Amino acid sequence: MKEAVTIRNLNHHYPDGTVSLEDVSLTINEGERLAIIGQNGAGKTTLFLHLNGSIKSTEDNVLIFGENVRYMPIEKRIEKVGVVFADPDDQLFMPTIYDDVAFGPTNMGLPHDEVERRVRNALETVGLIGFEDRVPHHMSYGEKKRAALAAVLSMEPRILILDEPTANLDPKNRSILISLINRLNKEKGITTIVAMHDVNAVSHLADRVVVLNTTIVADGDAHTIFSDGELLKANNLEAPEIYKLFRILDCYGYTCCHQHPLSAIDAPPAFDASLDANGGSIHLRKNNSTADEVQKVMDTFEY
Ligand SMILES: Nc1ncnc2c1ncn2[C@@H]1O[C@H](COP(=O)(O)OP(=O)(O)OP(=O)(O)O)[C@@H](O)[C@H]1O
Repeated sequence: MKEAVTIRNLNHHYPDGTVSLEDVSLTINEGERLAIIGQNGAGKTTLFLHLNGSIKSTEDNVLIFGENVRYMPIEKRIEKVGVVFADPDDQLFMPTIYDDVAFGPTNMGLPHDEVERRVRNALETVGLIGFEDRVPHHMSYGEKKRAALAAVLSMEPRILILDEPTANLDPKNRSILISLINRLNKEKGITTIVAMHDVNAVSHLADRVVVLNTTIVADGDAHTIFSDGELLKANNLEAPEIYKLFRILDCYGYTCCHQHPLSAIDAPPAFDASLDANGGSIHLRKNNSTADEVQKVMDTFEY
């Protein structure tokens, strides 16, 4: 399997002396779905800026598909690595959505027909055909998030980095974006890397989770990471609600299946727990339990 990203012993100090990355080594294979989680200031954005070459390491230790990113010309970098910022207003700066999505391919020097084809494809992928002439400021936040993604997809990157892709979205738009990112990974083989504080969405977007706190403190599957309460606490992270529910059910002596959180609960006798497939919510319904029993569980549940 090809290595999409290879980082070896990367350090980053900002000019004011702030150490943002320390001895970070990470390999991401082509086609992987990876999440990077970490508290504010953990170095996620700095790491992403190294990956798209906006910040250049002084050593040959950041490789994209085996090539040193610091020597890659910008046209090549943007077709390898696309970064979607957390706030779409940081990304949409042209008078219309068409102009925003065409900006990248135009600057890559592509012929007009190819630019048009890419804009159409990107807008179609994110479900924004018909929005070509819209002014970004006149669109909803959810639409702007998708437009910002289209502006990156039109460069047809092989690696897609998304900073906080689900932040500030309502459940429907959150679900649309999650499906979209997964489709890009599955159907187009794009390597997807997400950074998120929305831990409930992590297992829907990643098979592998890296905990960053200036350096990499853990790297594993979502279940291993989210089951480790001490690791989460030490890094100022919280567990997804489903894991909190597991803990509560464990306390009540119920057996939980730990293979996959969403195929989770082994028929607890007192409750019928139904889990939203998009991971956002957990519904505990009263079954044959008494009102007191239900209340006791709900009281223990930490939101
Ligand atoms: N231009 C800069 N100059 C000096 N320090 C910076 C600069 N940019 C970021 N930092 C510092 O580097 C550290 C890492 O910041 P970074 O933005 O990479 O973290 P992050 O994990 O993306 O945070 P958040 O989750 O809040 O977005 C922080 O201590 C931050 O204050």
